[in-house]
Amino acid sequence: MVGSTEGSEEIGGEAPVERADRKPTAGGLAERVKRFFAPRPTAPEGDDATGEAATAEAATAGADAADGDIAEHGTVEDESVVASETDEQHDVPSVAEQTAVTVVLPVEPAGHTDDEAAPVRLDDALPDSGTVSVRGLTKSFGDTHAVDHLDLDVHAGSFYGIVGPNGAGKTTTLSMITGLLRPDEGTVTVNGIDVWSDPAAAKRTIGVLPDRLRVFDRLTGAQLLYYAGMLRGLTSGVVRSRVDDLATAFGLQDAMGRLVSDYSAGMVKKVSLAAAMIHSPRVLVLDEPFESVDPVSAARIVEILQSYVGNGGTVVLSSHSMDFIQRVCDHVAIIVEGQVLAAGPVEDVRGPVSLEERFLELAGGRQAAEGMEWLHSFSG
Ligand SMILES: Nc1ncnc2c1ncn2[C@@H]1O[C@H](COP(=O)(O)OP(=O)(O)OP(=O)(O)O)[C@@H](O)[C@H]1O
Repeated sequence: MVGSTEGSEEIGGEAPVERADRKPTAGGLAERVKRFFAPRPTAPEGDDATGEAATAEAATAGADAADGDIAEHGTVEDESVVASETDEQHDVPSVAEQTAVTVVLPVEPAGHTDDEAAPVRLDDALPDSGTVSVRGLTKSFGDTHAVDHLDLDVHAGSFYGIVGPNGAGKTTTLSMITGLLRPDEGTVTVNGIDVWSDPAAAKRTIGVLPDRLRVFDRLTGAQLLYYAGMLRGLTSGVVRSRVDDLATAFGLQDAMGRLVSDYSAGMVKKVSLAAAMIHSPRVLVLDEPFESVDPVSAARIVEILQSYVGNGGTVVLSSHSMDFIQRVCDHVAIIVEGQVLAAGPVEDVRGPVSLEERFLELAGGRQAAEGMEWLHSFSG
């Protein structure tokens, strides 16, 4: 019964078949996305589920999740990972405690019944600190200096791309920015909150798509999104409506009743991205959001993110696609060997050449494939 389709109809809203005829049109999608991210009125007390009732439902979902084999996903990487804080401080179901699984989302306190999930306003941020401000961030793994005194400033309303070669330190940096990995040195503030002094408060304002996804994949897509919304303290009614909107926006309507473990890699990415957005955070931090995602879905996601930024949200993402960064992002940082070699508006960073050329220049240029002549011997 763990994560069954039957369960999804109780926990995740409507049966998927009822959504099948609601495929978005281009204009319709933009409008729905705009509505989704627009400020909403406070939900009245005693909405169709109180915070307690909603939490109880989340507990059911959590118990179902814990009842399966999700423990196989691994252990919490860092003591600061959100799951343990969630259970301790906000009295939501202790899935992580029972299963030692990393919850991929920062949390909103349970019992927070407002439709507006993130209490921090953009104008609460220090005017000169930016929405995300990183100073001297450093992390080593043994002898590997993954991030080396890195500075970064991302201002509100930016669509900020981070690029760098494999192993440059992008994921390590984003993990420290989102409170998932403790730095050796340095500071990170998000919306004016010091992430490592007050991680719970900072995480409430952030939506995260981590690189190494660990999701509760014995839940259906609908259950996973519902659970993510419950963890954020949204009411049951709000979550149901947002799950529906997100399923439509990400083209996952027909998959909502299926186990996430049966999803393709791209579908897992999309449902995880939807989970990162469900509480309408002020900042979205996305590690390679387009990896494994098909071009049609990628275009749809870009549209969603552009609308989000257009309505005042901030996106920080890593990508290996120079074309994407050049086309969509307004700012970019090139990270090499744990340090920022260039950062600023895309036009300034690339100068008279393409971003790809600039990147190759900074990241070591084109190297001839010397010593590989054996590959052309075609001995087999
Ligand atoms: N948990 C870890 N233990 C040991 N080394 C690690 C760990 N995480 C990252 N590293 C190392 O830190 C360096 C930076 O890794 P990171 O994943 O941040 O790079 P990246 O820029 O995201 O790379 P990619 O583009 O390939 O995803 C690499 O040398 C990597 O091997």
